[in-house]
Amino acid sequence: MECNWLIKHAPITLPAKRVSGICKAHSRNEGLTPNPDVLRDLRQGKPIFVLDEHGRLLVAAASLVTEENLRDFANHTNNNMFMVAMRGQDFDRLGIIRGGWPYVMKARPSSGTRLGRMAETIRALGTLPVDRHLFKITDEGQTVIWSLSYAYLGRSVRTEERAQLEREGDALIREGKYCEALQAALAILAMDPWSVPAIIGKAKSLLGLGEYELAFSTLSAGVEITQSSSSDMIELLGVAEELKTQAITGNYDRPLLAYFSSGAFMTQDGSLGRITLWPIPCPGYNMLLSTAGVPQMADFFGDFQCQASELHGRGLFATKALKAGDLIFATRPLAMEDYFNDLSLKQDILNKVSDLSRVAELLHYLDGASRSSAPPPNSLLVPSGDMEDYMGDLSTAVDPELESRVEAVVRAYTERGHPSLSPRNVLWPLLTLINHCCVPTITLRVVGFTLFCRAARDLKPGEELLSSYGDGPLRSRVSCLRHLGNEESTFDCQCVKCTLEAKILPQPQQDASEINVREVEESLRRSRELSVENRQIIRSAYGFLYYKEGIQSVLPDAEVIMDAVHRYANSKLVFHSCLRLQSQLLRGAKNREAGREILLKSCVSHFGVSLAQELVVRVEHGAGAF
Ligand SMILES: C[S@@+](CC[C@H](N)C(=O)[O-])C[C@H]1O[C@@H](n2cnc3c(N)ncnc32)[C@H](O)[C@@H]1O
Repeated sequence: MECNWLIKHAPITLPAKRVSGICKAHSRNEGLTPNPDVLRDLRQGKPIFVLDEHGRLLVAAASLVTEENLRDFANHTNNNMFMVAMRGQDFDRLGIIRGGWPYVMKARPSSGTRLGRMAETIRALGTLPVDRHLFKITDEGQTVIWSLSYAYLGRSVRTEERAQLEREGDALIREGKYCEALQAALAILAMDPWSVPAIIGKAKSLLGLGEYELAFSTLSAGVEITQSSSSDMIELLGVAEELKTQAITGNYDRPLLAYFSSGAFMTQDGSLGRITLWPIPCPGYNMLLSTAGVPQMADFFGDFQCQASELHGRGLFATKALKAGDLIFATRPLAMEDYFNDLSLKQDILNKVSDLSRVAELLHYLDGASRSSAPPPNSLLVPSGDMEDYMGDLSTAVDPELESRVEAVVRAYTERGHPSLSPRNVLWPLLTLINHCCVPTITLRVVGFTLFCRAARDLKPGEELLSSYGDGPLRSRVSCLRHLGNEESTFDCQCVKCTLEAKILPQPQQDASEINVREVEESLRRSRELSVENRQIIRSAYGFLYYKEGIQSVLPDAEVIMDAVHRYANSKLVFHSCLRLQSQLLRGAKNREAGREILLKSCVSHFGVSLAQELVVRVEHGAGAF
């Protein structure tokens, strides 16, 4: 019969006979096979402790423990644990121990033996704090201090309390209260560090908090120390590994491909595909968020920073040269309205603020009312990796000052936000730092709940990340900017597109619906001095008209128009309205190569290179639709 030596990586078979005179085979576990490794460790004078699966000490090869090691051990462990280990009868309460627990330490204080002296020393040290270190014998036979984060040392397992905490933890994770869920998981682990549900709960909470690395190491250690074949834990380990990789590399090809394969890409009305869509109850706003079917995706923060902008207040800027389609960041919402559970955006923010001190700090910087020009420190934009940050402020009460700041953020977001970019009931903090330009430098897309920001074209280091708050011709853009909220946030855009359009189109105030493609082309013909690029910039504003009126009838070539739309109006709406046309064009293109190139460029700036290639192939072969 094998005895699992829990502090080793692999199970080790213990000898059934007495070892070095201090360990005795338990009567119920007669006949164990001697294991040369263990004997060697013992004979070489290594201190050896065997733990049961609850972290309790079962065996100490005490005659081999030096005084120094003992003090160290005593400093890092707890008196009770040691005494429990010495009381054979207590083991009966411990329940099943993986593979058996054949050795019980025999020691009588004051017996004069080395073991007796050890027991006395421990007693003399009094009650020691429970801590996190135990000796471990490595595979090479060396003694090291093993750090057990939340080892249970000698306390009884409170089954009822644990079960209650497990239920609470599950509910908190479902509600997205990861900080509190983490607390619940840690409380269970303090009782029983080998609790598989608690390890899973802790890992899920950490994943929710964006601490992918920590979640991964929690699960890897969990799988190892529990030697559990729990499929949930192993599956979650795979997820954590993938999220950790995403957060480091920014490669989302796998989940994005799954998203397209699910049919979500074909749908705008929620009726197609197998994705459940969450309609945003906001008039005139048609953004749909997926609530199911989209694999979990990590936050990623690439080469950008927040700094003062010449356009207004703070903005986000590239810190390195970027290629079109490079991912700049991917971010999940800080808070969102739960339409189905009657939870407002403000309440969700407040729920999170009350237990997540860093969020409160971040909100302070996002406070729309103060519009401070001081950029938030970058550390606030990315998870710090330091658990203390999350555990810092656990007060549940929300102070009135904080509440009013939250109020200001919600107002800034819902009233002065830019609905063409963001739904009014989801808060992606980074989005609130992006300034406007009618010729955007980035693309923004939401998949699942994750907002992806990519370079719309090649960017130089230091270029500002700009998105277009409004689409269409000058008039509709101006009106969009005038209706951002209160007067304070209204501004006139001075970009090249606005300037050119105001100059060459005879009636820039004219309603967009009254203009047709021929008039735009006519104006362009009249303005002989315009460069090719400037013509394209103007056309890009009317992309939807070219689309609506049937681009084939228009000169110059449809491909040229689509290229203009792609390069100078790279917004989500334009993307959607034009891609279908581009795919039609591709099939019937005069110049198929050029058509493919334009479609590819459009897709690259929204989805990155490898996924865009895949999408274009699908479109060309009729296997995908926009
Ligand atoms: C989402 S915030 C952008 C971040 C803002 N600069 C800050 O410091 O908080 C949107 C507000 O920034 C200002 N803004 C954005 N783009 C601008 C531009 N091109 N020119 C002037 N003001 C702009 C407007 O007041 C707008 O309501």
